[in-house]
Amino acid sequence: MPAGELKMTMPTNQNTGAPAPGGAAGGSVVLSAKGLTKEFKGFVAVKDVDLSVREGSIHALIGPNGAGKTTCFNLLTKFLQPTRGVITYRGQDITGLAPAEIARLGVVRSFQISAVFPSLSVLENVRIALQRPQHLATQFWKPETALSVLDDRAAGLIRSVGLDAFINHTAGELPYGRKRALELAATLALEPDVMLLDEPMAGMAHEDIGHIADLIRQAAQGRTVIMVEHNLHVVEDLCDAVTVLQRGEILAEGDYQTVSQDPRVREAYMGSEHD
Ligand SMILES: Nc1ncnc2c1ncn2[C@@H]1O[C@H](COP(=O)(O)OP(=O)(O)OP(=O)(O)O)[C@@H](O)[C@H]1O
Repeated sequence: MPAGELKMTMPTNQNTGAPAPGGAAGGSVVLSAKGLTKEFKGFVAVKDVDLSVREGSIHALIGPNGAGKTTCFNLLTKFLQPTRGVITYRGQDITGLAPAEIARLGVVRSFQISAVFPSLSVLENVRIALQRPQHLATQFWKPETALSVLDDRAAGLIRSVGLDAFINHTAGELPYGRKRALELAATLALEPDVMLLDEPMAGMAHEDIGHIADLIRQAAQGRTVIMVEHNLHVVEDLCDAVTVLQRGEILAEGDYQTVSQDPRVREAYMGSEHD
């Protein structure tokens, strides 16, 4: 959506129906970055970013193309190591940890198609997620009854993302939107405390967007969500807090209404097609 079309309506928190920003903004900081910087051979893609993500919020990272959103996201999920800066999760310095280590702590990244095994069924995919090391690896060695407990849990997760009718379908055969719902179920199986979503609506057909937004809203209950998202309608609808990046630096922060009215944000989006 071009800058001139940044909407100015007050978003509501769909979980509660109440005005969005107040509640989450009052929560304690669960994930934070201080002075986060990433240089690629001298090019500064992310520069001195200070970020505070509040408990229970859905926090969006937005900005025009090349702003540094993906780099920032990869730093927070530890897929990239920062050149400088510190990342803290619940007071613990996680800057030097690997993605699998932060996942064990409860900081889990989702929406990577590769995370789903295409030749396995929906049920098998979710069951594998439930058996991951940070979880229940020992269940492999337990009697059949323990595995059926896993099946029950897997079925519950599959139901929660609306995939009951597809439970025995091969993941690779699922339509794109359903695959993303499966990824969400597999991620939820890890019981994330902080869930990081990389452009959850990317490639999504228009009619699927509302459905996935509903699933994210539902999945966000009782946890914190950080998402990079290009679709500003989705950001307005879902997110309590928004950080706007431009050329690697924070340009503005606040609820959607505040940042969408900020002249600097409008200018930054000028000429960028963000739909
Ligand atoms: N591995 C890399 N090596 C060199 N430059 C990089 C690398 N990754 C990103 N960049 C540069 O860093 C800047 C920020 O890129 P990034 O992908 O983080 O932006 P973005 O906001 O996610 O953009 P988009 O909305 O287009 O996905 C860009 O100028 C990009 O070319």
